[in-house]
Amino acid sequence: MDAILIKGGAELRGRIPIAGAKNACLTLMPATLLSEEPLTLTNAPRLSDIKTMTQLLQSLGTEVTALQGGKVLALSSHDMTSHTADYDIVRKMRASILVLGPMLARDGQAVVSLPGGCAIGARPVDLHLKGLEALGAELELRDGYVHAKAPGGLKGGTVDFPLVSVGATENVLMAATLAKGTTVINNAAREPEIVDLADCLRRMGAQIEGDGTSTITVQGVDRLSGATHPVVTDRIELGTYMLAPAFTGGEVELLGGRLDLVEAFVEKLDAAGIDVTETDEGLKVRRRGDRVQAVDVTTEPFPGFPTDLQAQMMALLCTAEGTSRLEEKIFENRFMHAPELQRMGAHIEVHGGTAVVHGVERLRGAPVMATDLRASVSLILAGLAAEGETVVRRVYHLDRGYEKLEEKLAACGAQVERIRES
Ligand SMILES: CC(=O)N[C@H]1[C@@H](OP(=O)(O)OP(=O)(O)OC[C@H]2O[C@@H](n3ccc(=O)[nH]c3=O)[C@H](O)[C@@H]2O)O[C@H](CO)[C@@H](O)[C@@H]1O
Ligand SMILES: C=C(OP(=O)(O)O)C(=O)O
Repeated sequence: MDAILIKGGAELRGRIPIAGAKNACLTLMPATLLSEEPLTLTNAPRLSDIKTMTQLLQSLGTEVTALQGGKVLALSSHDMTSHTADYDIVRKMRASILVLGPMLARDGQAVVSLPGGCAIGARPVDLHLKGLEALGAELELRDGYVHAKAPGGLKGGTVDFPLVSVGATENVLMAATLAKGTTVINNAAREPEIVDLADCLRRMGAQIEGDGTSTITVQGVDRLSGATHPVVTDRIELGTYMLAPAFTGGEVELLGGRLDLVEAFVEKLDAAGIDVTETDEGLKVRRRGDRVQAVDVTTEPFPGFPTDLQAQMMALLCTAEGTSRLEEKIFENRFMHAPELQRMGAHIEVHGGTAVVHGVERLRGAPVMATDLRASVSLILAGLAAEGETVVRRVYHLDRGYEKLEEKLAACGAQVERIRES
């Protein structure tokens, strides 16, 4: 099995290109199901999650052609041969639930396996289902599958989400584009990936207003056409690499980085003693002093501090001067990186959804392993600053969300390589 070996201590200097967003691409791909005409996505990231979504769409009859080494995805859902998203694919990736709304809107039928819980929390899909019911879908849960029907087609309605959900907002937004009449989504998610999806749907002919705010209004249309759409920059990959020089010293430029994608994160970096400046090609980051300062962080829906950067920020704060408090408000079990960081010499106390991190002067390399995507990258970042060697195992988590991570870091001087262990 692959592992990542890091020899800590090297200062980082150089430029890192940021890819298209995994979480945007995973919702843009199912949007192809809304139209019989081709959808082309440019700036797609090369990741295992994208391969999983490709397999899922292919199992429904979508033709998917990867061009330019996978940077461009040409999708055609002209002929759908199945309306069943099978457990064997859905269990690999929760975002599979995003085919439900589009299939239902297009053909009035869909059978989708329930995704089940995962390492970071239970992650139910009740809000997806309630949202689609508000558009007239008839749903039945049987044998671990959602059996959905809308015999006369979906009808516009008002959806009041009791809490902010990115995925539920995406599912309902896609479904509403082909529903009869007007849909209003209240307490909608405001993430840049939602705005990117709405932009793509508008290119396909959808009538959508208010994306990026808490109220999205959709006027249903009879059909959507084909389109070409560039996937928005990955703000989580961006934030992850912005942290690298904060761990090691040096200066790194993130090509394609945009401040508006990471404002709340940059505020915390500033408080921790990290400078971020805009350049012609992106963002440049460097640490002001020898050590970062402790800061308190609470994760929130966008525009708040993203939960998908919490693990990486915790790893940084392990070496800060002072004590930091991190509150995880989105997922109930997203501190699995804490015990692994402790194996590297970190001093962390976890009480429910709060972690108290007492900064230490230096981490020490160790064999570690992680149970989810962002936890694994937090251990790699920690390894960059640690004394000695760190081996991060279960790299398949990492490959879900970071393309060419070793190459990107090594190009800036990091000593990091992929190794094969028996
Ligand atoms: C593929 C993708 O885009 N994944 C992102 C998406 O996940 P995802 O869309 O799954 O996350 P949600 O925004 O839906 O989850 C937010 C919270 O709502 C809860 N919830 C959600 C749906 C539901 O029907 N019922 C319910 O209770 C969840 O358990 C969680 O506690 O947004 C998360 C929050 O920014 C990110 O961490 C993920 O990286
Ligand atoms: C939690 C994440 O992804 P997913 O929702 O696909 O599990 C993530 O990208 O950090």
